[in-house]
Formats: sequence, structure tokens, C-alpha cells
Amino acid sequence: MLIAVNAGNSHVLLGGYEEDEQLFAASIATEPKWTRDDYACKLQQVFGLYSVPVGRIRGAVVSSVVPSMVTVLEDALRLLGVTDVIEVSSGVKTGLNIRSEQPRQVGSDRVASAVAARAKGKLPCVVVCLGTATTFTVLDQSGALVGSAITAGVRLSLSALREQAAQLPAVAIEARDEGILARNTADAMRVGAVYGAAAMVDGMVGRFAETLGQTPHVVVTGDIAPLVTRYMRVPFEYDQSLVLDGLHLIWKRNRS
Ligand SMILES: Nc1ncnc2c1ncn2[C@@H]1O[C@H](COP(=O)(O)OP(=O)(O)OP(=O)(O)O)[C@@H](O)[C@H]1O
Ligand SMILES: CC(C)(CO)[C@@H](O)C(=O)NCCC(=O)O
Repeated sequence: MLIAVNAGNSHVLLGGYEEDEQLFAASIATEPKWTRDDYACKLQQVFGLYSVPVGRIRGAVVSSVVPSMVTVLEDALRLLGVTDVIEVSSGVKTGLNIRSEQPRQVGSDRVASAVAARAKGKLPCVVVCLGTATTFTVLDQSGALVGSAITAGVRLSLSALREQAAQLPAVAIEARDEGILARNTADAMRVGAVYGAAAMVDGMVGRFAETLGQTPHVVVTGDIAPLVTRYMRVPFEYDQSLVLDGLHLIWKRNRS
């Protein structure tokens, strides 16, 4: 089994793959203070939870957008006996043409998602990730990564409002089935956050379409996606496993 690991700013996602099939996916918290031993214990629990004997794991591919997490996770995997570990960094073959002034700056999670989106073959394409940050990654007709947009994620913008505006409360993000006309502050913040994110995606996709000269395929991922997509107007595909699938493809490209 191959283990794909994506350390984001909020969660570490783990996926187990065998014969191109995802056998399990798990999400644990990103805790930058945790040591190799903390993560080794947590990973051992996750493998136990999904009935994966560690001896069955023949390798791992690790992507992290939190630099301090890379070594900790790799060392934790090695401690458990997983010795063949690839890190998604500049030396790794992804097959992706990144047309950026600084290709190395592009987050490895965005690279992995772009690799998976390109493999779907529906191009041009915009990958929308609704996580800690909201990101847009644009692939042209040839599958090259030609543009990006990064903004504050839905949860992050709500917590920034609470921290910076004295009269705004902490609110949990939830769906607003009562519609867009909020009549109290907490609901107004929810409408702003959730409908606002949906409208931003619609608007950004429209603008990317103008520049690409073609309507792109839209793939949405990230843990907030199910909440935001219900209010979106552009056609889209939801793929929860995009990052992990991309990591699996990167592993195959580098190890087969
Ligand atoms: N249980 C799961 N199984 C498979 N994929 C998952 C699971 N939970 C979350 N994901 C996917 O993992 C990716 C990252 O999740 P999430 O948005 O929670 O991370 P994050 O830490 O907030 O991300 P980032 O810091 O990169 O913005 C998303 O593509 C999401 O859809
Ligand atoms: C934008 C985030 C935080 C999204 O997880 C991550 O991909 C990242 O830290 N990227 C580095 C900058 C870039 O992707 O251009």
C-alpha cells in the first residue's frame, strides 16, 4: 500500500492506495508543536483504525505547506518502518508545466491537485480549493498551470472579523437555508461568508473564462466545499480526494 500524506495548515490528510484504488482516507489535526513520536503514535492509531498492517505499507509520498511538518511526518513514518518516503519538493517529477515566475513557490498541495485535475483530462480547468485559504489554480487547454489566486479561507475570514471588529461575535459556519436576507448579526456574517465565497467562485470562474477564451471545467475541493458549492451557480465537479489522488499520481510517476 502507498500512503499519501498532505499536511495543510489545518489538517493532515492521509490516504491509502492499492492498485489505483483509495482504500481509506483520514484527517487528523495539524499540530506544529507535535514531535515525531506524537505523530508516529497518531499514525499508528490511524492505520489501526483502518485495519492497515504497517508491514503492508511499501512507501509514502508527503506534501506539506507547513515547512516544519515535513521532517516530523517523514521521521514518524520512518519510525513506523516506512522507509521509502518521497517529499513533494523541487526535485520531484510531477509532469506539470508550471508557468510561474517562481515555480517553487507554488504550494505542493496546489501542485498535487493540479496534477490530479489534469489527469481527469477536462481542460482548461480551474481547481478551487476551499480550505484554510481559498485558492484558484488555472490550467490551460494544454494542462499547463498558467495562473493562481489566493485569498483568505471562509473560516479564516470569519475569525478575522471576530478578532478585528469589536461588535462581531464568533459564529460557526453553517448552511443558511433561510436564504440570503439575514436578519441578525450572526446570520449576516454567515451569509457574507458562505454566499460571498460562492459568489466569488462564480465571479472568478467567469473572469478566468474571459481570459482563457473558453469556459473552464471547475473542480472544487477543500473541507468547506460542500457548504459553499450549494450556493454556486457555475457548473462544477466536487472531488474531495483531489490532493490525495494527485499525490498518488506523483508517487507513480517517480517510482514506477
Ligand atoms: N476524509 C477525507 N478524505 C479525503 N479527502 C479529504 C478528507 N477530508 C478532507 N479532504 C480533502 O483534503 C483537502 C484539504 O482539506 P482541508 O481543506 O481540510 O485542509 P486545510 O488544512 O484547511 O488545507 P490548506 O491548509 O491547504 O488550505 C481537501 O481537498 C479536502 O477535500
Ligand atoms: C495557499 C496555501 C496556503 C493553500 O493551502 C498553500 O498552497 C501555500 O502555502 N502555498 C504557497 C504559495 C503558493 O501556492 O503560491
